[in-house]
Amino acid sequence: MNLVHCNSSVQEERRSSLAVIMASISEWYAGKNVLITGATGFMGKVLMEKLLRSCPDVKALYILVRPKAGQSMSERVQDMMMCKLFDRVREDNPDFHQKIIPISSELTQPGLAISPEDVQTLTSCINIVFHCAATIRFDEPLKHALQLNVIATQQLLSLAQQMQHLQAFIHISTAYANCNRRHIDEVIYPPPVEPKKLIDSLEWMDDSIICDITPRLIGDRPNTYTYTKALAECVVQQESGKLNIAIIRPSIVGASWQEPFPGWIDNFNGPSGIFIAAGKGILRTMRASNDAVADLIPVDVVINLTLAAGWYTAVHRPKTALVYNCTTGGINPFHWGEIEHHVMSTFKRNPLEQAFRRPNANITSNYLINQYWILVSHKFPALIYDLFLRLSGQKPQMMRIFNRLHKAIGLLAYFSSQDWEWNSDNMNMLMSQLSADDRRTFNFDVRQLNWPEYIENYCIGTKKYVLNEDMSDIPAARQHLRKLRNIRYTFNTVLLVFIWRVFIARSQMARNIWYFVVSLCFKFLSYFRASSTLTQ
Ligand SMILES: CCCCC/C=C\C/C=C\CCCCCCCC(=O)SCCNC(=O)CCNC(=O)[C@H](O)C(C)(C)COP(=O)(O)OP(=O)(O)OC[C@H]1O[C@@H](n2cnc3c(N)ncnc32)[C@H](O)[C@@H]1OP(=O)(O)O
Ligand SMILES: NC(=O)C1=CN([C@@H]2O[C@H](COP(=O)(O)OP(=O)(O)OC[C@H]3O[C@@H](n4cnc5c(N)ncnc54)[C@H](OP(=O)(O)O)[C@@H]3O)[C@@H](O)[C@H]2O)C=CC1
Repeated sequence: MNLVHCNSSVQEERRSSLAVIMASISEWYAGKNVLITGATGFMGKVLMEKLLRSCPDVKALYILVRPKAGQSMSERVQDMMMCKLFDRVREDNPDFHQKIIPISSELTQPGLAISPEDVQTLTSCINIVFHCAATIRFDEPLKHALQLNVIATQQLLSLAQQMQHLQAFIHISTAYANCNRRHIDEVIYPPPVEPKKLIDSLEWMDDSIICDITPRLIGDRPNTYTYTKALAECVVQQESGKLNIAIIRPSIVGASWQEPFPGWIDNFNGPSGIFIAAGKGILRTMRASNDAVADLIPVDVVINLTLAAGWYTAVHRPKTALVYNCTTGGINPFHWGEIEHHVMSTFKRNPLEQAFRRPNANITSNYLINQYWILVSHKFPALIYDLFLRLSGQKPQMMRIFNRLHKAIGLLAYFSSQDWEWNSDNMNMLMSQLSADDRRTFNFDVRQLNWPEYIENYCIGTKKYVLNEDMSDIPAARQHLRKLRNIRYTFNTVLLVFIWRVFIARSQMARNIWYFVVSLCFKFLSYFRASSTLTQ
């Protein structure tokens, strides 16, 4: 009798684990408590939105939030939920905010500054963690980047170790964590330095000493961001213990492709600021290689893959942490030269308001040519415009804007001037594990991505959601571009006449050329006049 009971309970257990494996992704998230760091950021918001919309039975989203810029934690969360990004979720479930539980946390503080009561709540209920928070600034001082990207990850892992019902821990890294390599596999590479040693050393060091040794430490990586993200991956590996871990490595995360609507973007990071600067006619030249692969990846693709990886990690519990390179270059490549073409074409058809000049940006890999155009197309017009502002009693501002732009493009050029090759076997493997329905709901098949259409929606997204410009103002923006074109023609003509006058006054040869050209023009004019009189 006992044996029969035992057999049937084993069968029951097998059946339920089979049911878990067979469950769709949204069924798996049903009833789950999810912890998200970086929920107020670009990717965190899209992650929350997708979970609430496509996994409507998820139990609760616990989000770690800090007060910021004079706003309390609750005010920030209230504001975030009003955001247009959540319109579709709001339509489906007007009470969706009840599922969002903000937890006060400052990730750079000991214990992540989470209260003991909140620690108790989190350790007793969380089923899955998505760690998105990071500083993504390229100019972040090393100590702060280390504090947030590495030490906070370490502390979060230690909190995760105490969670009694945790089934998966998903860490968001970057495809550029190992950008000092040309070919990047889905493995965690040995760190540039033992993270614990660096943490201990930097603890007692003066900020100025750290600043001095930073270039030596980061070595062949371009900034503290990629350096600390590489260290964070190593920490995840070292401190994972028995947790089921996965690491997602997106490349350059851009506007949404399809969900919740095409073109969603809310920041100036990566290429978005560059697109805007080009659309406003401010950016005319940038160092980038026309033929280098632009490894952009839409944010909804990254989030769909992240949620699918969360499900797979929890259900299949791979023996070692799986790394997912989430990139497009190896599957559906597109190049910076093509991006330039489509960005320019979109902004000419759909101009941004109050452009400084007509959009006309070119990328070049040649240092000297770029410097020449910076002088002629950036600095010279900025100087003239600032002079005009000064003369009209206003504060000059254009040179300051250009200095900031030059700092930004200087930091970004590393990524747009060379190629990398990422292996994406795990992304393909994960796709093959999804049911046909899940593949549709959590689509991360970038083979279907139509680049020209995506770039057009991306640019329009920057106009609508970053700059908050209205599409109905496009006729006025076009009129403004026509005005700018006329100003340019007039300016060029005046400049030409001025230059010739200066030369003519000083050089006999210039005078001769000038009289020759003018007499040629007269001859042509009289020829046309004569021929038109004859035909009458
Ligand atoms: C038309 C031709 C186009 C062809 C395209 C060619 C090339 C594409 C170029 C680049 C692509 C490469 C991208 C590589 C990404 C690598 C992938 C990653 O892993 S992700 C992380 C990406 N991180 C970033 O992108 C962060 C980069 N930004 C920074 O590090 C800093 O913002 C900074 C550039 C150093 C500037 O710092 P600063 O202190 O001076 O300014 P703030 O950040 O405080 O911002 C002040 C103000 O300016 C706005 N802002 C920020 N960046 C830009 C920008 N690039 N252009 C315009 N405006 C920008 C910012 O929002 C602030 O506004 P406000 O004061 O209103 O809040
Ligand atoms: N954007 C991109 O192109 C790419 C991003 N990634 C990775 O994706 C992840 C998300 O990036 P993304 O959403 O773009 O970044 P964002 O800068 O938009 O968001 C960062 C998030 O981290 C939070 N955060 C930062 N500092 C603290 C702190 N001290 N305490 C608490 N929270 C903090 C921010 O909160 P707050 O709002 O309070 O500042 C915000 O929610 C990162 O790990 C990044 O490395 C990888 C590849 C490309």
